[in-house]
Amino acid sequence: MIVDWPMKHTDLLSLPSPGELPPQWPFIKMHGLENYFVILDRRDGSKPLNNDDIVRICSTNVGVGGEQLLTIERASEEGLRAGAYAAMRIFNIDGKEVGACGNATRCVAYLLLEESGKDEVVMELAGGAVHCRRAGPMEVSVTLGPISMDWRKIPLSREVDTLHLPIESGPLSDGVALYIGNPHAVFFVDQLDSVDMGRYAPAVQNDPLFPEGANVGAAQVLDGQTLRLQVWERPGVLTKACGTGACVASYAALKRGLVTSNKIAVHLPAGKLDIELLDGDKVRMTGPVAFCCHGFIEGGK
Ligand SMILES: N[C@H](CCC[C@H](N)C(=O)O)C(=O)O
Repeated sequence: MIVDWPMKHTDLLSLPSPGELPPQWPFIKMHGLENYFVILDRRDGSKPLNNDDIVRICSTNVGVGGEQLLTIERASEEGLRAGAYAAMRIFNIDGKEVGACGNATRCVAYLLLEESGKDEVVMELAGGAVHCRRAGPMEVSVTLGPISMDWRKIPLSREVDTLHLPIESGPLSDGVALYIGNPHAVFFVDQLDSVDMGRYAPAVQNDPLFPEGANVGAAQVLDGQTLRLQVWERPGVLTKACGTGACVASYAALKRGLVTSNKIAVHLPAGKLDIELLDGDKVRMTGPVAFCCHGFIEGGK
């Protein structure tokens, strides 16, 4: 059952299951610049989702349809000590858990801000604390990172110069490898519109240099504080926007001397993200969130 928006959204995630068999899980579907997420509240301690559940829920044919599945979890002891209101976990459509997603972080942050009634909350993510705050009626700022270019952290399979990667695929060459909770490769190109990401990015994503794969960005520098960007994401999706991709592309552009400001506007196919590179290799990303629908999805067996 899927119900269209609008409805009051603060309490939706905790709606009780209608009690039919099989069990039904309430979900909310949101998007951040057309990067679509199915969100489940698991703070009641319900059993972890299995791989089949995630694949099914993200499927457009038999599930809700989304580019990732997000779960809201209770914060750990350590997270609580860091002031976390709740934790988030992120799963790709193949069921694999990943350590970061910028657009997802804004969407879940919005729900936590609404639920808590606060203007700022801390979210626990992959053992770190993400600071989230309202930046407008449907705009959220989140602080991600630190970004690392250490080959072991990304990870790469061998030591290389991460500012000038020794791999290429068509127009994608001389890239930069970075980690922001997940692995990225960023390539600067002269004309983004002429780059066929579906054709060239998978070879980079699956290059043996990246034992865990990589999200692959192609960025065009428009001026000293503006980029255009497209990102081919693991496990093989060309998304309309990638928040972590925008953060690492901005960081890479500054490291390569291609931009002059630490405040960079990144234009993605679905719109703009404002990126601010902060001390300690942290980064603040500001951008919109939006609701799609909510409803109940068949629970796990
Ligand atoms: N769309 C996300 C990134 C998801 C990355 C995920 N596909 C991975 O495998 O690391 C973002 O807004 O940052």
